[in-house]
This record gives sequence, C-alpha cells and structure tokens, in this order.
Amino acid sequence: MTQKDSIAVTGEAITLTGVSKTYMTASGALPVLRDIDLHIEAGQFVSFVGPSGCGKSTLLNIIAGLVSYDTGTVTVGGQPPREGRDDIGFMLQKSVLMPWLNVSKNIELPFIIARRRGADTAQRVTDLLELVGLSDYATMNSWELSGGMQQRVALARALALDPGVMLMDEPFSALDEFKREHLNIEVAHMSERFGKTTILVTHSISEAVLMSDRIIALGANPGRMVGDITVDLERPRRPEMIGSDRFQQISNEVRAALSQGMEESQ
Ligand SMILES: Nc1ncnc2c1ncn2[C@@H]1O[C@H](COP(=O)(O)OP(=O)(O)OP(=O)(O)O)[C@@H](O)[C@H]1O
Repeated sequence: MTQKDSIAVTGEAITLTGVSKTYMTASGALPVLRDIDLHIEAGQFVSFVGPSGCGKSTLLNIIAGLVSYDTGTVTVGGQPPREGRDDIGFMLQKSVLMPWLNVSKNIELPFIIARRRGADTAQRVTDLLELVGLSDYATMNSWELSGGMQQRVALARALALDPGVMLMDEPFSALDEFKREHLNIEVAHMSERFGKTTILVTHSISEAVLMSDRIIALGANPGRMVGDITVDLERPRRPEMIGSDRFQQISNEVRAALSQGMEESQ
C-alpha cells in the first residue's frame, strides 16, 4: 500500500472537455489553447510543462475561474470554476503578502475575506504556522522575511481554508535551487499527507518528475496536450531519487514528448 492509499483523500476531481481559448489582443486574435481534454482524479498531483507561451498559466487560470474560455466545459469538484471559491487554493511566483499585516494576520486573511473567522481560527493559524515551519515568526512583519519564508507564508495562506484543490504557478521559481528543492519536497509531502488535488505549472522537468503523479506536456501555437506521462516513483518522494535510472527515464519521456510537440508546431 502506498502512503497515498493510507490517508483520506480530501481532493476534488477536475475535468476539462474540449476547452479552447483565444485572447483578443491589439494585434488581433491569438489562439492560445486548443481542444484540451483532461481528467484529473481527486488527490492526484499533476504538473503542466511546456515551452514559454504555450498556455500553461492560462490553463491553470481557467481551472481557477480567473480566465474565461471560449468552448468546452470545465468542472472542479463537479462545479464550474469561479473566482473566490473557498475550495480552490492558489499560489503564484510572487507571494503578494500584505505588507501592513504580520505573518499570522496574513495567514488569517482568507478567513476574514470568506467571512469564516470563528472560535477555532486562531488554533488553525497556529497549526498552519507549524506546518510550514514558521511558528517562531508569527508576529514578524511579512516584509522582514526572506523570499523562501514569504513563500511559506503564501503556502500557509493558500492552505488556510483547507481547499480540496491547490493550484501553483511556478511558486518557488524565484528562490535559489537549494531552497526550491527543499520546499518542493515539503509540498510533495503535504500533498501525500492531505490528499489534495494539486496542479503545478513549472519550466523544470526534474521538478515536475520529483513531485508529480502525472505530467502533462504542452506544445505551443496553439497550446495543446502533446504528452501525458505517468510518474511511478514511490512515495514519499526524496531528493536522492533524482539520481535514479527510473527518474532519468521518465525525464527523457517528458523531453521526447516536448520535442515532438515542438516539431509539430513548426
Ligand atoms: N490577458 C492576456 N491577453 C492577451 N494575451 C495573453 C493574456 N495572457 C496571456 N496571453 C498570451 O497568451 C499566451 C500564453 O500565455 P501563458 O502565460 O498562458 O503561457 P505560459 O505557457 O504560462 O508562459 P510562460 O511559461 O512564459 O509563463 C502568450 O502568448 C501570452 O502572451
């Protein structure tokens, strides 16, 4: 039995059928996504990889309910996505913390916005601080923290309302390699422990392999799926796995799918 089987799955399934998107720009129509069919099971960890501009962020934003789409259907936990859903946590490359609030108040903010602040909120904030290793920094100003610590606060804030779905758009790409790998492993372990459905947008094939159950390779012009690769490495994931033969084989499968997609785009 894998570790994932032994925990309650709290995630929500995500389904996209025939999703296409064209942006209207000053220089005309820009088709960005074409016919995306994708089903992600509850609790699965999926990464989107692909060349710059292939539509990874657009696809993630559509699932978050932040960007509209032209054709097709999208459901998250059986319902169409919309901005502000409590069951979808979102994390970006820049943490966008409120500088006038200290660490704990930043983590408390989602409860206030969602009008869900209650008797147990203070305890929940304490637990979240512990989860992301910031118990000793609760009263510090957010602008006094290092980049890695700010992203930890952002992670705690995204988890605050206990969403079934976590959407992460290159969350640690501004950090140095060591901090990035460390946080990647922590996020992978959280996903294993809490069973949240997680989508990660990344430029890094090794980051995708290290964290995911499945990697969706996208090609550009317009963005479309060019590969769907299963990552069958055991869990919990460990940094040493990067050196294994299986890790390299899976990375090469992803590379091959991306190269094929680039050839087809030309
Ligand atoms: N709001 C918008 N209006 C018009 N065009 C947009 C908008 N957002 C994105 N685009 C364009 O759509 C295309 C896809 O952008 P998107 O950010 O989804 O790609 P990406 O794969 O995430 O790129 P990157 O890896 O560089 O972050 C790009 O050509 C981009 O310029």
